[in-house]
Amino acid sequence: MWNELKAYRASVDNRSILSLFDADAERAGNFSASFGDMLFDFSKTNIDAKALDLLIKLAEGADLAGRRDAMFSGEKINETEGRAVLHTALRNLDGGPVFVDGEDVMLEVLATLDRMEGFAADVRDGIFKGQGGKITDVVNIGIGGSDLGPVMALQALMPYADGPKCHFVSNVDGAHVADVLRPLNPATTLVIVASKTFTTIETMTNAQTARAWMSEKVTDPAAQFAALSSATEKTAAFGIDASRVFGFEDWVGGRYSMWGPIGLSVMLAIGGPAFRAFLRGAQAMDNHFKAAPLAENLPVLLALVGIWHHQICGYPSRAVLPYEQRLLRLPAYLQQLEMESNGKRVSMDGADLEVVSGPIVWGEPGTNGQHAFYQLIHQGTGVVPCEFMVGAQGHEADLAHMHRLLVANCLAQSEALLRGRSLEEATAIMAAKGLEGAELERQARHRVFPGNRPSTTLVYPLLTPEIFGQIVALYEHRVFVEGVILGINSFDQWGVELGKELATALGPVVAGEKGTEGKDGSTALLVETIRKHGG
Ligand SMILES: O=P(O)(O)OC[C@H]1O[C@](O)(CO)[C@@H](O)[C@@H]1O
Repeated sequence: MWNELKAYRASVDNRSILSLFDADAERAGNFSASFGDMLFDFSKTNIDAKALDLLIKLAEGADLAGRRDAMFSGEKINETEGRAVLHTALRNLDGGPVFVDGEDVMLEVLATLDRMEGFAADVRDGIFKGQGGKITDVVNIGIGGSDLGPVMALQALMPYADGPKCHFVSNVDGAHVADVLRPLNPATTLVIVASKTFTTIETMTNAQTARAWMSEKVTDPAAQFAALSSATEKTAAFGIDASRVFGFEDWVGGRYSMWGPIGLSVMLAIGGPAFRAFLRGAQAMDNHFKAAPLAENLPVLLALVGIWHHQICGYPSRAVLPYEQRLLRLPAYLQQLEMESNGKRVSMDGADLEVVSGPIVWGEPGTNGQHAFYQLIHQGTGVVPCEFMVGAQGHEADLAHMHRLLVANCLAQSEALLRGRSLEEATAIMAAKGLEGAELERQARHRVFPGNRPSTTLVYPLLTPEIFGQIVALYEHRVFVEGVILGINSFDQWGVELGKELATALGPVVAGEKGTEGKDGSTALLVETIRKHGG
C-alpha cells in the first residue's frame, strides 16, 4: 500500500490544490469532518477521494481498529516495556470498568481523582495552609511529561484560573529554579514534585534545591511538599506524607499523564469542576475515536493527512500554528507527544521501518509567527504543511474586534498558501507602481508566491476546558494512529536513555574529579575549555 500511495501521489503531484475546488463544488464539505462544534478542514491539501481511499486502506491494513480496541481494553500494547496504555482511563469519568491483569482500575482512578479534588479544594479554600498562612503560590517541579502538559494547560485555561498562582520549574539549569523561587514567600508556597519515577535527575535536583530554600524560612519544609508519583517508597524517603502523595500506575505514560495526578497544579488553579470538564472533553473525543467510521473520525483523518504529507510526499516537518495566544505552549507539548512517541527507527518487532519515522513538529502562535518564519513557509524552496487552529470566539468579549482580526489573519494565511501569487499578478502590481523593463521583472519575481502549499484548519467555538480537553485528546489519538500505521511502539522512549547515561558519567569529569581519558577529542576539548573558564 505504501508503494501504491507513493505512485498515486507522483501521478497527481503536478496538479494544483485550487483546481480540486474547481472540479468539485462540494470539496470543502467532502474533505472536512466535524465532531460536536469542532470542524477539521483538510480540503486545502492535495488529498482527493482516491488518495483518501488508499490512506484508509493503509490504516485498515495496519489493523487500526483492532489496535485501538486493544489499547482501550487494557492489552499490553507497549510491548517493549510490557505495559498497558490506559491514559484514557484517567478521563473515563462515566464509562464502564477498565481491566488490567483482570482488575478493574477505575475504582482507584476515581478515588485518586476525588482525593486530588479534596486536596485542591482545601488549598484553594485555605483549609490546607502553609506555615505562614493561606497558600498563595504553587511551584510544580517536573520535566517532560511531568511539566509540558500542566504548563500548556494552565496557560490555555487562564480565564478559568482563580486559585493560587502556579509556577513551573523544569530545567536543571539553576537559573530556572532560582528565578522562579526568588519572588516567592516560602511560608505560603506549596511545592509539588511531579515525577512518575521520582528518579529523574533534573526534577530531584530541583526538588532538593526547593526544599533547602524552604527550610530557611519554615520549620517543617516537607509539610509544604506534595508528590505526584508512582514511586511511593521514594516519596516517603523524601519525607512527603502519604496524604499528599497522588499516585498513578505504570500504564500511564509520562507524556500522556496530565489527565491524572500530574494535572494537580492545573486543578489547584482552576478548581475541581473545571478540571472535570477538561476530562469530560477528552472522554468525548475518546468515544468519538472509538466509534466513528474511519472516514469521519477526526484523529484518524488528522493522522492520515500527517502520513500523506510526511511519509508519502516527503515533507520533513509540520508546523502547528494556533491562532490562540493561550495555546502558546501547544507546539512544545506536541513536540514531546509526537516526537518522543513516533521518533523511532524500528518497528515493534525490531525490524527497520519500511518508511521514514514521524516528522519534526514545530510552531508558534499566530500572528507572531507571521512576523518571524512565515516568510519561509510562503516563499522558501521547501514545503511545510501547516496545521492552523482558531477559536470562533475569544474570551475577551470587549475585545471582539481584535479577535476578528486574529481570525482574518488565520484564514488569510491558509488562503495565501493555497492561492499564491503568480508572476503575471506580481508583474501587474509592480507595473502599476511605475516599474518597467528588466527592473519590473526583477522586482516582480521577488513578489511571486508559488502557492499550492497544503494546510489544514481546526475551528472550535471557544477554548473552554472541555474543548481544550478535546483538542489534546485529538492529538494524542492522532499520534497513536500514525504509530499504528508505521508499525511502531508509540509508548516507549529508549532514545532518551543514552544521553542520560553519558551525562551521569560526565558529571565527575566536568567537576574535575576524573580526567577526559577515553573521551573523543571534541568532548575532551569542550571539557577543558569549560574548566579553563571556571566551570
Ligand atoms: O515523570 P518522570 O519520571 O520524572 O519523567 C519525566 C520525563 O522523562 C522521560 O521519561 C524521558 O525524557 C519522559 O518520557 C518523561 O515525561
